[in-house]
Amino acid sequence: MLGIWATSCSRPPALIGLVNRTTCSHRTLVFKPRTSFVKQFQAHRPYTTPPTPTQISKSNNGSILSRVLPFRGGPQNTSSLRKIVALAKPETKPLVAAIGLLLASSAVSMSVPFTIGKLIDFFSTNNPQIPFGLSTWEASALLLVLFTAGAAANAGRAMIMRLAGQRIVARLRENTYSAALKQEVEYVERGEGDVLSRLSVDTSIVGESVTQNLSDGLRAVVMSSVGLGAMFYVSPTLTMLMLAVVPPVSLGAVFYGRYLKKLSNKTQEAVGEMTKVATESLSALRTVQAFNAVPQEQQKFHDRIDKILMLARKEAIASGIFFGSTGWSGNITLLALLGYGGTLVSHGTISVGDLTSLLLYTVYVGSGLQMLTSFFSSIMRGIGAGTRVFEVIDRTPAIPDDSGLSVPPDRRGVVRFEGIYFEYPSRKGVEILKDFNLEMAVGESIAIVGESGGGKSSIQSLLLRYYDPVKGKVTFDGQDIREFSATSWRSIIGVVPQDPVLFTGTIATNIAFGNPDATREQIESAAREANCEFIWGMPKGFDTEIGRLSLSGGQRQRLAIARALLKKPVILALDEATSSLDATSERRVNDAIDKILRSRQTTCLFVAHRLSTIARAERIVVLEGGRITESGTYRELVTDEDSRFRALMAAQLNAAAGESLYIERVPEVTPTDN
Ligand SMILES: Nc1ncnc2c1ncn2[C@@H]1O[C@H](COP(=O)(O)OP(=O)(O)OP(=O)(O)O)[C@@H](O)[C@H]1O
Repeated sequence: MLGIWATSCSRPPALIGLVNRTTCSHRTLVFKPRTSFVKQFQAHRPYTTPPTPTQISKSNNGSILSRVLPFRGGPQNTSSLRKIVALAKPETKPLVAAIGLLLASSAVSMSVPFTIGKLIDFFSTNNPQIPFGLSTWEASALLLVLFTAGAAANAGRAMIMRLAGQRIVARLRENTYSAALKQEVEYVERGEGDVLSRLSVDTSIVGESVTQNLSDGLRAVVMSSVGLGAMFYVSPTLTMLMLAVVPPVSLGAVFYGRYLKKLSNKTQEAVGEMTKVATESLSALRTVQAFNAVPQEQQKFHDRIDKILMLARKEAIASGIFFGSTGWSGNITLLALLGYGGTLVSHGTISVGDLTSLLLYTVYVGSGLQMLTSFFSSIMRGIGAGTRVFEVIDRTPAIPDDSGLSVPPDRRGVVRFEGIYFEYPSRKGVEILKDFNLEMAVGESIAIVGESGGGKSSIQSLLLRYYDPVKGKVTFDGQDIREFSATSWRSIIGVVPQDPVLFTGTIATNIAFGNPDATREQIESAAREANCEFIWGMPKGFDTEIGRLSLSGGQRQRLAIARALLKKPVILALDEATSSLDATSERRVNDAIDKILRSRQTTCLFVAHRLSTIARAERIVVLEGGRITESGTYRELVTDEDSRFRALMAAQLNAAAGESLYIERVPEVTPTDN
């Protein structure tokens, strides 16, 4: 009998028309008929800390069994399911309405076999009797009305479910996105594409599993149980004969289900990998094209696609075998039913109409069970996807952004790096900073110099709390900055990154990024301060639409300075602000920096290579071996023949002979000279 659902996919159109919705999607089929749905979730997994799907596939520790077992409950599955169900809560009313419509449409479709059986008996008897004394036309009209109502109920159910599903997906996406934005940068940067795939693909799967599949599942339960009841009513003997095929097919379905769950988790991970590769290449398309790396990137993408295809192939083979065998057993069962049923008809035990009804109900029950298997497999898929989505939503960021004290906006104070030891979480054991100490007085400007890769930008990352030190602390006015909420702490810092990022929007919205309440006056004043005179030359001025890269490097940096200044920051962190500029742009950027320094309102921490920038700072510190080895004014360090600073600068000048120009020019513009 179970095979009939496979048969049902190729059944004649007339028969398909009798079933409201044919579900021939073999891809997701799985069936666990002997274990109730609830029990499966309540059963406990043998391990205490359940791994995520990613961990399951990557772990070498978990037994093969624990990796393959798809659906044995377990805290993680159970809690994922609970969360998925909780997501549907705001949709209770539409879902209840949809279930009502579902029951109505199922009742109509379940009456079809019975009606057909009666019609056959009616037409094959000598003295046809229609119940309630109806004429043939009246009976036909009644059936037409009934079928139309059933179809309308089914259409209503489908619409309501789809809309509810979309609303759930929308909520889930918003929650995932908000949670992702609050994570520490390391988490998102390392798995950027993966987060995107969770945001798009996994959320859809979860949404589907709570609405569409729930609806199909309920329909399946109604179809199978009512169908079976009707079959028992028509002929208990034939029904028992049909049920004989259930145990072997169920066993196959259990193994198939487990295998499918494993494949499904792997496929979702592979899709995540594919998204990651595509995101990385597409966001760096200029570099990809400049290095003629298109074929290389295509190959990378192809490898990921290959992996997905390989998994799909395995799934196709498994489903082919499963559906082939269940289809075969279904057909054999039908034959047996026909053979044995035929003898019962010839002995007059049942009528031809009863046998027809019974066969049709068999098809219904088969379809119902097929939908049930799809339902279980989709729920498992939903749980897998849900686990990945909730992993982001429920993740506590290593650096929470909203818990902690607020920094009063006008508070100024000394910034101290005290005994800092730091290593990147992704590169444990590689110490970037070792006993790093630095004190920055209020309004002081400090330039950090040192060899490339020495850890200069890492100091700024610690200041901005993208990371926390492994040992030691950064304090502001004597207070550990970890006591402040990250949001509040970052609100007093202005940042000019090495490669400023613009967002799609106008120049004004870009300057006011993170500061949406800024007035046009404030925006213009910040732009003026940052020497962004180019904006006034643009046809639409501050309302000019820009994209990610639609300004020159120098313009972007000055715009970034304006953005930072608009915050009226207490601390300003500039990273290689003039590293990629020509002499004219560099002078404009440096002029902007001078204005900030002259105000002595802001404590500035520069990371710089160029002498013209470095020399503007009141103090220069040399970073070597993860700690400060020298500190002094530009004049002090440059005049000390043995200073490391001199050696570093000399090496740089040798590397770029033209830079000597700056050495001569620099002293004229140092703050002490102004
Ligand atoms: N996100 C990261 N994860 C792991 N290692 C990192 C990360 N960022 C930087 N590093 C490593 O930390 C070290 C210090 O990097 P950092 O960017 O702080 O150096 P830097 O002095 O600013 O270099 P440059 O002058 O070339 O910009 C380098 O060895 C770098 O490879």
